[in-house]
Amino acid sequence: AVAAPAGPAGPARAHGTLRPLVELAAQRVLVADEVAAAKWGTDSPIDDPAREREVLDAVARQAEELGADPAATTRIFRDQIEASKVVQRGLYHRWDADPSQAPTERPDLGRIRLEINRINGELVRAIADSAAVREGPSCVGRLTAGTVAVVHGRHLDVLHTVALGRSLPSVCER
Ligand SMILES: C=C(O[C@@H]1C=C(C(=O)O)C=C[C@H]1O)C(=O)O
Repeated sequence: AVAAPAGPAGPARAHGTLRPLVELAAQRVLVADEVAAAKWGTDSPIDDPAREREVLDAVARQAEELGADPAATTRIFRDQIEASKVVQRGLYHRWDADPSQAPTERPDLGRIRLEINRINGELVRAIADSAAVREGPSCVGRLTAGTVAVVHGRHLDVLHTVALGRSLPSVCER
Protein backbone atom coordinates (compact mmCIF):
# COMPACT_ATOMS: atom_id res chain seq x y z
CA ALA A 1 0.00 0.00 0.00
CA VAL A 2 1.16 3.52 -0.78
CA ALA A 3 1.16 6.05 2.07
CA ALA A 4 -1.77 8.43 1.62
CA PRO A 5 -1.13 12.17 1.92
CA ALA A 6 -2.37 13.87 5.08
CA GLY A 7 -5.34 16.24 5.06
CA PRO A 8 -8.77 16.15 3.50
CA ALA A 9 -7.47 14.88 0.16
CA GLY A 10 -5.93 11.86 1.86
CA PRO A 11 -7.20 9.34 4.40
CA ALA A 12 -10.41 11.21 5.17
CA ARG A 13 -11.70 10.91 1.66
CA ALA A 14 -10.24 7.44 1.17
CA HIS A 15 -12.79 6.32 3.76
CA GLY A 16 -15.64 8.10 2.08
CA THR A 17 -18.67 6.61 0.43
CA LEU A 18 -19.45 5.97 -3.22
CA ARG A 19 -23.16 6.41 -2.62
CA PRO A 20 -23.39 9.92 -4.21
CA LEU A 21 -21.79 8.58 -7.39
CA VAL A 22 -24.11 5.54 -7.47
CA GLU A 23 -27.12 7.78 -6.73
CA LEU A 24 -26.34 9.90 -9.81
CA ALA A 25 -25.82 6.79 -11.95
CA ALA A 26 -29.28 5.64 -10.78
CA GLN A 27 -30.80 9.00 -11.76
CA ARG A 28 -29.29 8.50 -15.19
CA VAL A 29 -30.73 4.99 -15.68
CA LEU A 30 -34.13 6.23 -14.48
CA VAL A 31 -34.20 9.15 -16.89
CA ALA A 32 -33.54 6.63 -19.69
CA ASP A 33 -37.26 5.73 -19.43
CA GLU A 34 -38.09 9.20 -20.66
CA VAL A 35 -35.47 8.95 -23.40
CA ALA A 36 -37.07 5.71 -24.60
CA ALA A 37 -40.54 7.28 -24.53
CA ALA A 38 -39.23 10.27 -26.51
CA LYS A 39 -37.73 8.04 -29.22
CA TRP A 40 -40.44 5.33 -29.38
CA GLY A 41 -42.31 5.48 -32.65
CA THR A 42 -39.92 8.07 -34.12
CA ASP A 43 -36.88 7.92 -36.43
CA SER A 44 -34.53 8.74 -33.51
CA PRO A 45 -32.38 5.65 -32.91
CA ILE A 46 -31.52 4.32 -29.42
CA ASP A 47 -27.83 4.55 -30.42
CA ASP A 48 -26.90 8.13 -31.24
CA PRO A 49 -23.10 8.23 -31.73
CA ALA A 50 -23.03 12.00 -32.37
CA ARG A 51 -24.77 12.73 -29.06
CA GLU A 52 -22.50 10.22 -27.29
CA ARG A 53 -19.43 12.02 -28.66
CA GLU A 54 -20.86 15.33 -27.43
CA VAL A 55 -21.45 13.89 -23.93
CA LEU A 56 -17.97 12.33 -23.73
CA ASP A 57 -16.25 15.52 -24.95
CA ALA A 58 -18.21 17.67 -22.49
CA VAL A 59 -17.49 15.50 -19.45
CA ALA A 60 -13.77 15.20 -20.30
CA ARG A 61 -13.60 18.99 -20.52
CA GLN A 62 -15.48 19.43 -17.23
CA ALA A 63 -13.13 16.95 -15.51
CA GLU A 64 -10.13 18.92 -16.76
CA GLU A 65 -11.64 22.15 -15.46
CA LEU A 66 -11.99 20.53 -12.02
CA GLY A 67 -8.38 19.33 -12.14
CA ALA A 68 -9.72 15.75 -12.15
CA ASP A 69 -8.86 12.76 -14.34
CA PRO A 70 -10.47 13.07 -17.82
CA ALA A 71 -9.53 9.48 -18.79
CA ALA A 72 -11.22 7.94 -15.73
CA THR A 73 -14.20 10.24 -16.21
CA THR A 74 -14.58 9.25 -19.87
CA ARG A 75 -14.25 5.55 -19.03
CA ILE A 76 -16.98 5.77 -16.39
CA PHE A 77 -19.24 7.73 -18.76
CA ARG A 78 -18.88 5.15 -21.54
CA ASP A 79 -20.50 2.75 -19.09
CA GLN A 80 -23.22 5.27 -18.19
CA ILE A 81 -24.12 5.47 -21.88
CA GLU A 82 -24.22 1.67 -22.29
CA ALA A 83 -26.43 1.46 -19.19
CA SER A 84 -28.89 3.98 -20.64
CA LYS A 85 -29.16 1.84 -23.76
CA VAL A 86 -29.77 -1.29 -21.66
CA VAL A 87 -32.85 0.44 -20.24
CA GLN A 88 -34.00 1.78 -23.61
CA ARG A 89 -33.65 -1.64 -25.31
CA GLY A 90 -35.36 -3.35 -22.38
CA LEU A 91 -38.33 -1.00 -22.57
CA TYR A 92 -38.55 -1.29 -26.37
CA HIS A 93 -38.64 -5.07 -25.95
CA ARG A 94 -41.41 -4.78 -23.36
CA TRP A 95 -43.42 -2.35 -25.49
CA ASP A 96 -43.01 -4.48 -28.64
CA ALA A 97 -44.21 -7.54 -26.73
CA ASP A 98 -47.14 -5.72 -25.13
CA PRO A 99 -48.12 -2.52 -26.95
CA SER A 100 -50.65 -1.71 -24.22
CA GLN A 101 -47.65 -0.83 -22.01
CA ALA A 102 -46.12 1.53 -24.58
CA PRO A 103 -46.08 5.25 -23.76
CA THR A 104 -49.02 7.29 -25.03
CA GLU A 105 -47.24 10.62 -24.65
CA ARG A 106 -43.96 11.59 -26.26
CA PRO A 107 -41.73 13.80 -24.09
CA ASP A 108 -39.33 16.18 -25.82
CA LEU A 109 -35.87 14.63 -26.28
CA GLY A 110 -34.18 18.05 -26.26
CA ARG A 111 -35.62 18.86 -22.84
CA ILE A 112 -34.63 15.44 -21.46
CA ARG A 113 -31.08 15.89 -22.71
CA LEU A 114 -30.83 19.16 -20.77
CA GLU A 115 -31.78 17.18 -17.65
CA ILE A 116 -29.16 14.54 -18.56
CA ASN A 117 -26.56 17.31 -18.99
CA ARG A 118 -27.35 18.48 -15.45
CA ILE A 119 -26.93 14.95 -14.05
CA ASN A 120 -23.71 14.56 -16.08
CA GLY A 121 -22.25 17.70 -14.50
CA GLU A 122 -23.02 16.45 -10.98
CA LEU A 123 -21.65 13.03 -11.84
CA VAL A 124 -18.37 14.51 -13.13
CA ARG A 125 -17.99 16.21 -9.74
CA ALA A 126 -18.87 13.03 -7.82
CA ILE A 127 -16.25 11.15 -9.85
CA ALA A 128 -13.67 13.86 -9.10
CA ASP A 129 -14.57 13.94 -5.38
CA SER A 130 -14.27 10.16 -5.09
CA ALA A 131 -10.78 9.81 -6.62
CA ALA A 132 -9.18 8.62 -3.37
CA VAL A 133 -11.93 6.05 -2.66
CA ARG A 134 -11.98 4.85 -6.27
CA GLU A 135 -8.24 4.29 -6.22
CA GLY A 136 -8.20 2.71 -2.78
CA PRO A 137 -8.32 -0.98 -1.84
CA SER A 138 -11.87 -0.78 -0.45
CA CYS A 139 -13.39 0.52 -3.69
CA VAL A 140 -15.25 -2.66 -4.67
CA GLY A 141 -16.72 -3.10 -1.19
CA ARG A 142 -17.83 0.52 -1.04
CA LEU A 143 -19.25 0.34 -4.55
CA THR A 144 -21.24 -2.77 -3.63
CA ALA A 145 -22.53 -1.14 -0.44
CA GLY A 146 -23.50 2.01 -2.30
CA THR A 147 -25.26 0.00 -5.00
CA VAL A 148 -27.27 -2.07 -2.52
CA ALA A 149 -28.30 1.11 -0.66
CA VAL A 150 -29.45 2.86 -3.83
CA VAL A 151 -31.27 -0.19 -5.29
CA HIS A 152 -33.23 -0.50 -2.05
CA GLY A 153 -33.60 3.23 -1.41
CA ARG A 154 -35.04 3.82 -4.86
CA HIS A 155 -36.91 0.50 -5.10
CA LEU A 156 -35.30 -0.21 -8.46
CA ASP A 157 -36.90 -2.96 -10.55
CA VAL A 158 -34.86 -5.70 -12.21
CA LEU A 159 -34.30 -3.81 -15.48
CA HIS A 160 -32.98 -0.69 -13.71
CA THR A 161 -30.94 -2.77 -11.25
CA VAL A 162 -29.26 -4.60 -14.15
CA ALA A 163 -28.67 -1.27 -15.93
CA LEU A 164 -27.24 0.30 -12.77
CA GLY A 165 -24.82 -2.63 -12.54
CA ARG A 166 -23.84 -2.04 -16.17
CA SER A 167 -23.08 1.60 -15.36
CA LEU A 168 -20.50 0.87 -12.65
CA PRO A 169 -17.79 -1.67 -13.68
CA SER A 170 -15.23 1.07 -14.49
CA VAL A 171 -15.55 2.89 -11.18
CA CYS A 172 -12.89 0.86 -9.35
CA GLU A 173 -10.65 0.32 -12.41
CA ARG A 174 -7.25 1.99 -12.27
C1 LIG B 1 -29.66 8.85 -23.71
C2 LIG B 1 -29.65 8.76 -25.03
O1 LIG B 1 -29.48 7.52 -25.70
C3 LIG B 1 -28.18 7.00 -25.92
C4 LIG B 1 -27.38 7.16 -24.70
C5 LIG B 1 -26.70 8.35 -24.49
C6 LIG B 1 -26.31 8.75 -23.10
O2 LIG B 1 -26.46 7.93 -22.20
O3 LIG B 1 -25.87 9.90 -22.89
C7 LIG B 1 -26.42 9.19 -25.59
C8 LIG B 1 -26.83 8.89 -26.84
C9 LIG B 1 -27.56 7.63 -27.16
O4 LIG B 1 -26.67 6.72 -27.79
C10 LIG B 1 -29.85 9.93 -25.92
O5 LIG B 1 -30.03 9.71 -27.12
O6 LIG B 1 -29.83 11.06 -25.40
